Amino acid sequence: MNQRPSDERETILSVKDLTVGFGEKIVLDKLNLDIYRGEILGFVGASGAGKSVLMRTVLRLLPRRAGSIEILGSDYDTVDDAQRISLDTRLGVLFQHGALFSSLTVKENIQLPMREYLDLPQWLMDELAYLKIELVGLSPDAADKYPSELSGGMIKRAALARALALDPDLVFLDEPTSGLDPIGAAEFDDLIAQLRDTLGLTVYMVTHDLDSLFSVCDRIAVLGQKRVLVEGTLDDMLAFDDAWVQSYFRGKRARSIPRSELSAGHPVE
Ligand SMILES: Nc1ncnc2c1ncn2[C@@H]1O[C@H](COP(=O)(O)OP(=O)(O)OP(=O)(O)O)[C@@H](O)[C@H]1O
Repeated sequence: MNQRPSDERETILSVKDLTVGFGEKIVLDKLNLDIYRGEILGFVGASGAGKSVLMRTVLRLLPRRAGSIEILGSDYDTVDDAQRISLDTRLGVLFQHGALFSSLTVKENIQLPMREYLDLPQWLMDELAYLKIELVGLSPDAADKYPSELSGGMIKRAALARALALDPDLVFLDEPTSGLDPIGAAEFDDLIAQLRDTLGLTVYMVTHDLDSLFSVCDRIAVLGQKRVLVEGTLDDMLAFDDAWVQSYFRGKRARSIPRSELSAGHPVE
């Protein structure tokens, strides 16, 4: 993990004192989180902790009770409709399981955000779709296939191509490697790192995949007790005094941590 000092980093997403609930139940309570340009942030937390709720709230798919959300320095609440639409185009999303439209081909799925937000001739949208298909490592003949004709790994790549359709600054990936075999998952992680390096993409990755956390994430944030409990490097996680964090990062499944990541004071149980 390599981190620049926080004062050198541009904040691309800033969530402040965010509170979200359903009826009597408060899921997120005064949560704070910053994401910096060019980083891959791994976001973890127990099942049901509210990781998806946070992502959906930032994407304005769920209402919030309190708090502010700033994207690229603009507060969603104070911008006008045109600016809000412009901010929406700066964000891309890969939902869990891909969420492609089954009745549309890969190319048509990728072109959906273009149709919604841009006014481009069909030939240009076709060219752009093929570019995105190449970018995510799919062969051009995937363009005219339907989701049912694709493998799990190809669906993830096609969904990533759709998330990149509008050249976003920040992409949200909801458990991108779930359902992939270890080789497919490692290849997908490599692709994410490569896109960050070549496009300067910023990535917010909700994941349960310890390999992804250790191999591609620059920073980790843990959701617990309705807020971000701890954020930082793997060493910060290992040093943090919390039962769930300790069992997650030091438990049996954490044996995949490269030995070099563990200092003498941080043995895996
Ligand atoms: N639309 C909704 N209405 C009511 N409750 C909801 C709604 N969406 C989520 N919740 C509740 O909010 C809590 C957090 O859910 P969320 O899906 O964000 O968890 P998660 O951390 O993403 O879990 P997982 O890792 O299992 O996907 C859960 O208790 C869930 O039941």
